[in-house]
Amino acid sequence: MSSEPARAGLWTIVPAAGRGARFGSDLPKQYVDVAGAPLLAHTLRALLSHPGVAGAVVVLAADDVHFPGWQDIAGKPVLRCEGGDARADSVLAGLAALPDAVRPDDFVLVHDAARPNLAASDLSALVERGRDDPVGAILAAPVRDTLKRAGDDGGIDGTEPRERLWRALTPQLFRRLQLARALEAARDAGIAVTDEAMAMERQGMRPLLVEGREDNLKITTPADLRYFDYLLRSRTLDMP
Ligand SMILES: Nc1ccn([C@@H]2O[C@H](COP(=O)(O)OP(=O)(O)OP(=O)(O)O)[C@@H](O)[C@H]2O)c(=O)n1
Ligand SMILES: C[C@](O)(CO)[C@H](O)COP(=O)(O)O
Repeated sequence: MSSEPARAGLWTIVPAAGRGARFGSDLPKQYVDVAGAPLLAHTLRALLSHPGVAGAVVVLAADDVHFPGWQDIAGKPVLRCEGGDARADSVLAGLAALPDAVRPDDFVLVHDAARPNLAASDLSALVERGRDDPVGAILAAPVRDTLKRAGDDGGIDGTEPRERLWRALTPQLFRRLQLARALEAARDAGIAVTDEAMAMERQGMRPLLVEGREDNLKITTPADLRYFDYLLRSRTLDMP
């Protein structure tokens, strides 16, 4: 009889400790109502309704008074912890708050609270392909627009080559201890990483890019929220 605890399944960390400065509302954007539920509820439901996901750790601001106190969503446990000043600090706190049954070499997902429109098919593709990768994987979308570099006067300084450029999305899938060590190394070096993959890249690792849907948008501004609301209503109307 093994004394080892049962495997924990795939847990996800949801950084939700941001201030939403670019959104510009008094209420943190993760709590703004969309179609009758806070944005964070849509994100957690998209994650936890997936059969491959076991639970979530939601990372909250120390002064968050809005979290509704959910303890489970879609029948899966929802834990919470306190985040930090930067997204990477919040992710590190989330990693530390995972259940002990999540082993150091177990894969975990990190997914922005601000990305509510995650498709189950994208999540499945990320996990299926990422789990076979020695490092891990991220959802991403190839750049399809021409990219311009702006001058201080608002004019165009030049056009950037877009070949092989991708926009990083989330979730991002990495092993618990490897990711924690990479984030700690970046922090200790004073490097502000904007996603988990950047911390892994700094360690010389090359996470796999898994193409994801363009509508896995990050709610940054009110216009993004209006787009998400449209997508929800279109889904209800069964529009493509
Ligand atoms: N210290 C921080 C900063 C951000 N986040 C989370 O990281 C995700 C992506 O960050 P972003 O979209 O930039 O959210 P905010 O930082 O809130 O937005 P802003 O930069 O406009 O203030 C969000 O779910 C946000 O809540 C976090 O958990 N902890
Ligand atoms: C993690 C991320 O969503 C990948 O594109 C992005 O880097 C988050 O950036 P933000 O400025 O913290 O929103």
